[in-house]
Amino acid sequence: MSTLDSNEFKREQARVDHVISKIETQTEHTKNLYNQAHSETRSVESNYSQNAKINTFEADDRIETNAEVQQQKGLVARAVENETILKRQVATYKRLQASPYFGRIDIKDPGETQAEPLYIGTASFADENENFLIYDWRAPISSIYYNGTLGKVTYQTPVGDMDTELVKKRQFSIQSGKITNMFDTNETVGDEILQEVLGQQNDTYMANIVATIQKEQNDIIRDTTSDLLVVQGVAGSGKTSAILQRIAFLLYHSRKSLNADEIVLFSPNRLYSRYISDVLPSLGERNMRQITLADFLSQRFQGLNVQSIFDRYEQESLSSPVQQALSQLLESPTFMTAVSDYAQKLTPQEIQFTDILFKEKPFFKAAEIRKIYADLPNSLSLADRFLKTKNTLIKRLKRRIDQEADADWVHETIDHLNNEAYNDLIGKKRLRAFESYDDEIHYLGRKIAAKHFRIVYDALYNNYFIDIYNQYADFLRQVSLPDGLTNTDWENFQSTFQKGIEYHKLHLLNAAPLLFLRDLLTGEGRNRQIQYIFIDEMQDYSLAQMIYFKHAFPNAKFTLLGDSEQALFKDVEAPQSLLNHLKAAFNVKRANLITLNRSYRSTYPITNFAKKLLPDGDQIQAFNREGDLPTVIVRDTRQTGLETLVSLCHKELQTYGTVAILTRNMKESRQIYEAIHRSTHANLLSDADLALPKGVLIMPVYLAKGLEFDSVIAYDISATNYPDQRSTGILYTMASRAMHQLTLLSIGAASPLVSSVLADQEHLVQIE
Ligand SMILES: Nc1ncnc2c1ncn2[C@@H]1O[C@H](COP(=O)(O)OP(=O)(O)OP(=O)(O)O)[C@@H](O)[C@H]1O
Repeated sequence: MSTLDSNEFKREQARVDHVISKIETQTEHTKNLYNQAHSETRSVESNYSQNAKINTFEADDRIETNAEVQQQKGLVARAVENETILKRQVATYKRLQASPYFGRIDIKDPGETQAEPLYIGTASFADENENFLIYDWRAPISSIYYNGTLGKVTYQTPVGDMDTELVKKRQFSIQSGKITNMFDTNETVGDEILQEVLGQQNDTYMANIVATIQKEQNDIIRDTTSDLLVVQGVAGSGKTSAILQRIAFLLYHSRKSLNADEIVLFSPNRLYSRYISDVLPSLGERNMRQITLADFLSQRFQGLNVQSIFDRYEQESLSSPVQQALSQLLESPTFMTAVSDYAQKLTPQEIQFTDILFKEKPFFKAAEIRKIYADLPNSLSLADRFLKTKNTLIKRLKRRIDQEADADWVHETIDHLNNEAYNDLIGKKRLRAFESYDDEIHYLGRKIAAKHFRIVYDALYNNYFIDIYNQYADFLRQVSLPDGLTNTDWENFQSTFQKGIEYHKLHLLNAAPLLFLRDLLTGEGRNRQIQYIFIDEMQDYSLAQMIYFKHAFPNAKFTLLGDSEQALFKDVEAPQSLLNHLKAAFNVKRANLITLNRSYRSTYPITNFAKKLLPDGDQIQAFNREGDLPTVIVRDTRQTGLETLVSLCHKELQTYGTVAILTRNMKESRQIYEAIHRSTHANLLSDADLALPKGVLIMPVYLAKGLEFDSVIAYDISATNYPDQRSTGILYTMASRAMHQLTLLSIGAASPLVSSVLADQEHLVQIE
């Protein structure tokens, strides 16, 4: 890396000034276009609403009006689209004006004598003669900036691989139009600028990393071929960053065929969803859809309270051998296969059809439903057979509605309708559209009868004619047990399931197999529109859940990212074996595994300490950024511990914007909050929170997943809280949330996991 002379600096600054002035001119021009487009949209819209109003009273005019309305609608949509594009362009220019680019590559194509400089920024920008003054970081040629060291390089384009020679690579920091830092480098992206970026304080929400993407991260971002991309990356290695830049990349590359709504990211919690929500807009892209597992499951189990990962963690963070054996069984792919085998073999007699009730009496009896099902050919798939049964039931209901339409009570109801209610019931469209009065009365009668039986229709629509919980209970009864589970354990588990259902509760372990069984029987629950699924913190999901996702999103490509060392419940799994398991579970051909071992978030001393907590932490490479050693403080009583905590908060706040106190569970967080919030203005965060304030934040460790803070205080890392190696993942997660400062506070003797680091490697921490 070389520092550049002042002439070179001036030349580059002059170019920055030139580009910015071009952007300014272009911004003005685009703003004018935008204003024009805006008034055009307004006028088309007002035209549309007038046109839509006219002529709908006379039946003959309806068809013509309809065509006209469609045409107007099209005009409005196009005008709005045009306006949106211009608005987005203005926003892009605004971004570029402050910092037009961050990189420059000089390339010499074969046969050329002179190298050509190309500048790379967050979006492309061309002058009036179509000269590209800035290339988008996602353009094919830009990959050289991230991948290549100087010399011969190859890059991929839509028309095949291209060769060129990279003769110079330069990095810039540009703020408010001024170059603040500038380096030539031979490396992928040099450490100097990265040091600067990482040394800054956390500004609450995550920022994009496009200026400093590292080579392995770039491989994740630009992978367009894998059906299953698995990333095992140590804490702070940029997994979450890679997801977001990857989404921006995919959106750019498939502009025509991929839309942000067709991408779903499973987030570990809602705070995280907010934490990352600025990254894509900062790159000029719309955010993908985000959902937490808890929200996904509660949408699919309306009316049931499904245990969340957090509830589960609170309830069984130190789980018993039986609980572990149960998890192993229910979370395994074999369990899901067992569900599928069970469903395929079900005879009509075995399916748990149930009466559909109307006014507490059977409207359709289970036996009638079963007969419909049994009379359908065996050769039909489960789902088709179910659908045909449902359609037959709906047909029978309609017949019943038809009969009921002429019942005396219905006629009486019609007689009592006032004019307004009468007209409302017929609806504007059909007013005066009937051939005879009898037809009109029959039509009204059907509407009244349909309303009367609505509850039956809803029950059919929602598939309530199968008791899916009984069906699942039946499945559980015939499961063959692995070693480690006795019949009594299993019976207890089954009766807990049954009792849970009575109280509208469902254990998380049952969620995936139960949904799978329901979908297999009903053929519902699949979303074929989604093209990409991303799962962050995948170590907190079971293989059974992953298999369900694959089933629920059959056309999606999957990107799974995680760190098995940060698992809340599971043992660490070697990356290759994880990939093999996932590949088998997903049943895909093109699977790719990328491992990230370099950790960027924390200072060198913090990462060094955190990795020593792990039995196999040696693979983790700490990024070389200076900082204080982590501090371990032991206090004898809770009272003195809390006093220390308060003074620590005050001290840390003098230097840092955010200080997070991480605890083992919510109860502990609440207790601390009660004790210190008056003197520290601390905020207690829960899963319901959607924003991250600055200052002192108190939260249980599982809510801090995926997040980072300037200074972290791990509260009460005592042997009582973290007695043995089952807590390794949790302590490691806590320590690795810290960017600049880490303090571990213990009430009474520290956890043996921490003490053993101190015993061997005292130089890694400061003891107070
Ligand atoms: N190439 C990079 N350039 C600049 N900053 C980076 C880069 N890679 C990662 N970082 C920074 O490192 C920190 C950690 O990144 P990120 O949260 O994406 O890691 P992670 O692997 O998801 O972490 P964890 O598993 O611990 O939650 C973030 O502040 C991110 O901005």
